[in-house]
Amino acid sequence: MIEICNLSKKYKGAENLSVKELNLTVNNQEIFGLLGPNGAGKTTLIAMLSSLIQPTSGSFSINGLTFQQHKNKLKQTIGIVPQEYALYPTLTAYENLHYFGSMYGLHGEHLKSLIHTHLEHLGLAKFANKRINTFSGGMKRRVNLIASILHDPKVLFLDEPTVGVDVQSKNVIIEHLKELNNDGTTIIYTSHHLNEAEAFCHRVAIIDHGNIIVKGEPKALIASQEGAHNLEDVFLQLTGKALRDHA
Ligand SMILES: Nc1ncnc2c1ncn2[C@@H]1O[C@H](COP(=O)(O)OP(=O)(O)OP(=O)(O)O)[C@@H](O)[C@H]1O
Repeated sequence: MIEICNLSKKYKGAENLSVKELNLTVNNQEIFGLLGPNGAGKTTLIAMLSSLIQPTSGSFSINGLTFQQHKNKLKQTIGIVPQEYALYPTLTAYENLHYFGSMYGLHGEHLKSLIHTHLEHLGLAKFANKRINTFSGGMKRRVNLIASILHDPKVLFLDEPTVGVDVQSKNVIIEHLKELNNDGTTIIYTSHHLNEAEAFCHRVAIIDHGNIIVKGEPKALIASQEGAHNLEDVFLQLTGKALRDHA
């Protein structure tokens, strides 16, 4: 279970809080979607929960573990799929995955067999020995995903895992995430694909200006908004139609 209590983040030099006293509980084995316009605070929230950046105030725990008290155990418990590709372009898919696996203490035949099993599941077996810089966006996203799940995390954070990929890759990624979830993994993901989130998530939260404006099961949220036929209608009704450009 993830328990978030009054979590806030103000970046150095920034005028406003990017995440504002946010409270949320995510249950074990839930697929939870964080949705919101550009700049809403989704990445900042995920980055704090993944211990990539420090909160300004507030606290959170993951399966009872806190960064302050159980740093190493927490690292083994979570997997992180960042928005940017965290891969070495001149290394092969296998070499990249071997590197990331060893960072989690995996080695030898066990690691080798894990890498091959995951590559097979994500349709990449025949590209194991090709360099990442020859891969399409969809292939890189799938390798990015494998790199974060080799150590079998109990909780997986994904920041827009299907951005910029074709429908086929998106389908393989979502199906693989559902399998992981069936096997017990809790999933927290951000996305701008509202149709995808509606079908994929058990619950979602719509975030705007650093805080949750509504949360619940997609069907319940749609039913609760007059005239809404899908999650996109709910999203636009609650966050408005104005553009969120910022520089
Ligand atoms: N390193 C940083 N320094 C200062 N401000 C930042 C930094 N990273 C993000 N911000 C600001 O924090 C706010 C939230 O940004 P964040 O990237 O978390 O939003 P987001 O919901 O993930 O947006 P997107 O959908 O565009 O990825 C924005 O106003 C952004 O400009």
